Amino acid sequence: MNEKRPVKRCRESLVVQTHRIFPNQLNNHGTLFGGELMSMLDVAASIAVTRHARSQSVTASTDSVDFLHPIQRNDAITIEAFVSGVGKSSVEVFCKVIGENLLTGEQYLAVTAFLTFVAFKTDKSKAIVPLIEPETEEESFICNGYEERNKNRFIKREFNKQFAQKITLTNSWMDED
Ligand SMILES: CC(=O)SCCNC(=O)CCNC(=O)[C@H](O)C(C)(C)COP(=O)(O)OP(=O)(O)OC[C@H]1O[C@@H](n2cnc3c(N)ncnc32)[C@H](O)[C@@H]1OP(=O)(O)O
Repeated sequence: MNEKRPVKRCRESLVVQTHRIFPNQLNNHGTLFGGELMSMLDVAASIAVTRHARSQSVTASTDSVDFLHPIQRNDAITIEAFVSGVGKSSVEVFCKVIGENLLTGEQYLAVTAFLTFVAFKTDKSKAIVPLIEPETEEESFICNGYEERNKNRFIKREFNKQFAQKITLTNSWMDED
Protein backbone atom coordinates (compact mmCIF):
# COMPACT_ATOMS: atom_id res chain seq x y z
CA MET A 1 0.00 0.00 0.00
CA ASN A 2 1.26 3.49 -0.89
CA GLU A 3 1.68 5.75 2.11
CA LYS A 4 0.93 9.43 1.50
CA ARG A 5 4.22 11.32 1.50
CA PRO A 6 4.49 14.34 3.78
CA VAL A 7 5.25 17.71 2.19
CA LYS A 8 7.82 20.13 3.59
CA ARG A 9 8.54 23.72 2.63
CA CYS A 10 11.94 24.87 1.35
CA ARG A 11 12.40 27.10 4.36
CA GLU A 12 12.10 24.11 6.71
CA SER A 13 15.45 22.87 5.37
CA LEU A 14 17.06 26.31 5.04
CA VAL A 15 20.62 26.58 6.34
CA VAL A 16 22.30 29.99 6.64
CA GLN A 17 25.99 30.10 7.53
CA THR A 18 28.22 33.17 7.59
CA HIS A 19 32.01 32.82 7.55
CA ARG A 20 34.88 35.30 7.49
CA ILE A 21 37.64 34.52 4.99
CA PHE A 22 41.07 34.13 6.61
CA PRO A 23 44.57 34.04 5.01
CA ASN A 24 44.93 30.26 5.46
CA GLN A 25 41.93 29.73 3.17
CA LEU A 26 43.37 31.56 0.16
CA ASN A 27 44.75 30.27 -3.14
CA ASN A 28 47.80 31.61 -4.97
CA HIS A 29 45.64 34.44 -6.42
CA GLY A 30 44.86 35.71 -2.93
CA THR A 31 41.18 34.75 -3.17
CA LEU A 32 39.22 31.98 -1.43
CA PHE A 33 40.43 28.50 -2.52
CA GLY A 34 37.62 26.71 -4.38
CA GLY A 35 38.15 23.45 -2.48
CA GLU A 36 37.59 25.25 0.84
CA LEU A 37 34.28 26.55 -0.40
CA MET A 38 33.21 23.16 -1.74
CA SER A 39 33.78 21.63 1.67
CA MET A 40 31.64 24.36 3.28
CA LEU A 41 28.91 23.79 0.67
CA ASP A 42 28.88 20.03 1.31
CA VAL A 43 28.47 20.61 5.05
CA ALA A 44 25.70 23.22 4.63
CA ALA A 45 23.88 21.07 2.06
CA SER A 46 24.13 17.96 4.23
CA ILE A 47 22.44 19.84 7.09
CA ALA A 48 19.66 20.99 4.74
CA VAL A 49 19.09 17.38 3.62
CA THR A 50 18.99 16.12 7.18
CA ARG A 51 16.50 18.82 8.18
CA HIS A 52 14.31 17.79 5.26
CA ALA A 53 14.60 14.01 5.53
CA ARG A 54 15.43 13.60 9.25
CA SER A 55 17.56 10.62 8.26
CA GLN A 56 21.15 9.72 7.43
CA SER A 57 22.37 10.62 3.95
CA VAL A 58 25.43 10.60 1.69
CA THR A 59 26.52 13.02 -1.00
CA ALA A 60 25.82 11.26 -4.31
CA SER A 61 26.92 14.01 -6.69
CA THR A 62 28.10 17.58 -6.86
CA ASP A 63 26.03 18.48 -9.90
CA SER A 64 27.32 22.00 -10.46
CA VAL A 65 29.39 24.60 -8.70
CA ASP A 66 29.57 27.91 -10.54
CA PHE A 67 32.18 30.33 -9.27
CA LEU A 68 30.72 33.63 -10.45
CA HIS A 69 32.86 36.12 -8.53
CA PRO A 70 36.19 35.74 -6.67
CA ILE A 71 35.93 36.01 -2.88
CA GLN A 72 38.54 38.29 -1.33
CA ARG A 73 40.50 37.88 1.90
CA ASN A 74 38.66 39.53 4.81
CA ASP A 75 35.31 39.42 3.03
CA ALA A 76 32.45 37.55 4.68
CA ILE A 77 30.44 34.93 2.84
CA THR A 78 26.94 33.80 3.64
CA ILE A 79 25.94 30.37 2.39
CA GLU A 80 22.23 29.69 1.99
CA ALA A 81 21.26 26.08 1.27
CA PHE A 82 17.80 24.53 0.94
CA VAL A 83 16.17 21.51 -0.65
CA SER A 84 15.19 22.32 -4.24
CA GLY A 85 13.82 19.00 -5.45
CA VAL A 86 13.34 15.38 -4.42
CA GLY A 87 12.99 11.97 -6.05
CA LYS A 88 12.24 8.95 -3.86
CA SER A 89 15.40 8.70 -1.79
CA SER A 90 17.39 11.40 -3.58
CA VAL A 91 17.40 15.01 -2.42
CA GLU A 92 18.74 17.92 -4.46
CA VAL A 93 20.03 20.95 -2.56
CA PHE A 94 20.52 24.43 -3.99
CA CYS A 95 23.25 26.59 -2.50
CA LYS A 96 23.97 30.24 -3.04
CA VAL A 97 26.94 32.12 -1.66
CA ILE A 98 26.78 35.87 -1.14
CA GLY A 99 30.08 37.65 -0.64
CA GLU A 100 30.31 40.84 1.38
CA ASN A 101 33.06 43.42 1.65
CA LEU A 102 32.73 44.06 5.37
CA LEU A 103 34.31 47.53 5.17
CA THR A 104 32.09 48.93 2.40
CA GLY A 105 29.01 46.71 2.77
CA GLU A 106 29.09 45.85 -0.95
CA GLN A 107 27.53 42.45 -1.65
CA TYR A 108 27.91 40.15 -4.63
CA LEU A 109 26.64 36.76 -5.77
CA ALA A 110 29.81 34.66 -5.58
CA VAL A 111 28.66 31.08 -6.22
CA THR A 112 25.61 28.98 -7.06
CA ALA A 113 25.66 25.20 -6.70
CA PHE A 114 23.49 22.08 -6.75
CA LEU A 115 24.35 18.89 -4.85
CA THR A 116 22.42 15.64 -4.67
CA PHE A 117 22.24 13.37 -1.63
CA VAL A 118 20.71 9.94 -1.04
CA ALA A 119 18.84 9.37 2.23
CA PHE A 120 18.92 6.12 4.21
CA LYS A 121 16.87 4.56 6.97
CA THR A 122 18.63 3.24 10.08
CA ASP A 123 18.55 -0.31 8.62
CA LYS A 124 20.58 1.09 5.64
CA SER A 125 17.73 0.66 3.18
CA LYS A 126 16.89 3.76 1.10
CA ALA A 127 14.51 6.22 2.72
CA ILE A 128 11.50 7.79 1.03
CA VAL A 129 11.86 11.49 1.68
CA PRO A 130 9.12 14.12 2.05
CA LEU A 131 8.04 16.08 -1.03
CA ILE A 132 9.06 19.72 -1.35
CA GLU A 133 6.91 22.81 -1.64
CA PRO A 134 8.38 26.19 -2.65
CA GLU A 135 6.79 29.38 -1.34
CA THR A 136 8.76 32.40 -2.54
CA GLU A 137 9.27 33.48 -6.16
CA GLU A 138 12.94 32.53 -6.04
CA GLU A 139 12.23 29.12 -4.47
CA SER A 140 9.61 28.43 -7.17
CA PHE A 141 12.02 29.47 -9.93
CA ILE A 142 14.69 27.13 -8.57
CA CYS A 143 12.36 24.19 -7.81
CA ASN A 144 10.69 24.46 -11.24
CA GLY A 145 13.99 23.53 -12.86
CA TYR A 146 14.28 20.28 -10.88
CA GLU A 147 12.80 17.91 -13.50
CA GLU A 148 15.17 19.15 -16.20
CA ARG A 149 18.18 18.97 -13.88
CA ASN A 150 17.18 15.47 -12.74
CA LYS A 151 16.85 14.30 -16.36
CA ASN A 152 20.35 15.63 -17.09
CA ARG A 153 21.69 13.98 -13.92
CA PHE A 154 20.28 10.64 -15.05
CA ILE A 155 21.92 10.96 -18.49
CA LYS A 156 25.23 11.95 -16.90
CA ARG A 157 25.02 9.08 -14.41
CA GLU A 158 24.43 6.51 -17.17
CA PHE A 159 27.36 7.96 -19.11
CA ASN A 160 29.58 7.88 -16.01
CA LYS A 161 28.68 4.23 -15.35
CA GLN A 162 29.92 3.26 -18.84
CA PHE A 163 32.96 5.47 -18.36
CA ALA A 164 33.87 3.85 -15.01
CA GLN A 165 33.73 0.37 -16.58
CA LYS A 166 36.73 1.33 -18.71
CA ILE A 167 38.79 2.75 -15.83
CA THR A 168 41.24 0.22 -14.42
CA LEU A 169 42.76 -0.21 -10.97
CA THR A 170 46.23 -0.18 -12.49
CA ASN A 171 48.47 2.24 -10.61
CA SER A 172 51.25 3.91 -12.53
CA TRP A 173 53.07 4.64 -9.25
CA MET A 174 53.34 0.98 -8.13
CA ASP A 175 56.56 -0.95 -8.77
CA GLU A 176 56.38 -3.74 -11.28
CA ASP A 177 58.12 -7.05 -10.40
C1 LIG B 1 28.21 13.48 3.51
C2 LIG B 1 29.41 12.73 3.00
O1 LIG B 1 30.49 13.16 3.11
S1 LIG B 1 29.12 11.23 2.25
C3 LIG B 1 30.68 10.78 1.51
C4 LIG B 1 30.66 10.91 0.05
N1 LIG B 1 29.65 10.08 -0.56
C5 LIG B 1 29.78 8.73 -0.68
O2 LIG B 1 30.70 8.10 -0.22
C6 LIG B 1 28.67 8.02 -1.43
C7 LIG B 1 29.19 6.80 -2.20
N2 LIG B 1 28.17 6.30 -3.11
C8 LIG B 1 27.16 5.49 -2.70
O3 LIG B 1 27.07 5.14 -1.52
C9 LIG B 1 26.15 5.04 -3.71
O4 LIG B 1 26.72 5.08 -5.00
C10 LIG B 1 24.86 5.92 -3.72
C11 LIG B 1 24.18 5.80 -2.35
C12 LIG B 1 25.16 7.38 -4.00
C13 LIG B 1 23.91 5.42 -4.81
O5 LIG B 1 23.63 4.08 -4.52
P1 LIG B 1 22.91 3.16 -5.61
O6 LIG B 1 22.61 1.85 -4.94
O7 LIG B 1 23.68 3.17 -6.89
O8 LIG B 1 21.60 3.99 -5.84
P2 LIG B 1 20.29 3.56 -6.60
O9 LIG B 1 20.58 3.19 -8.00
O10 LIG B 1 19.48 2.60 -5.76
O11 LIG B 1 19.54 4.98 -6.60
C14 LIG B 1 19.02 5.52 -5.41
C15 LIG B 1 18.76 6.98 -5.64
O12 LIG B 1 19.98 7.68 -5.73
C16 LIG B 1 20.04 8.43 -6.93
N3 LIG B 1 21.43 8.40 -7.37
C17 LIG B 1 22.24 7.33 -7.41
N4 LIG B 1 23.46 7.70 -7.84
C18 LIG B 1 23.40 9.02 -8.06
C19 LIG B 1 24.35 9.97 -8.51
N5 LIG B 1 25.59 9.65 -8.82
N6 LIG B 1 23.95 11.25 -8.60
C20 LIG B 1 22.71 11.63 -8.28
N7 LIG B 1 21.76 10.77 -7.84
C21 LIG B 1 22.11 9.48 -7.74
C22 LIG B 1 19.12 7.68 -7.88
O13 LIG B 1 18.65 8.52 -8.91
C23 LIG B 1 18.02 7.25 -6.95
O14 LIG B 1 17.15 8.35 -6.71
P3 LIG B 1 15.60 8.13 -6.27
O15 LIG B 1 15.57 7.19 -5.09
O16 LIG B 1 15.16 9.50 -5.89
O17 LIG B 1 14.90 7.58 -7.46
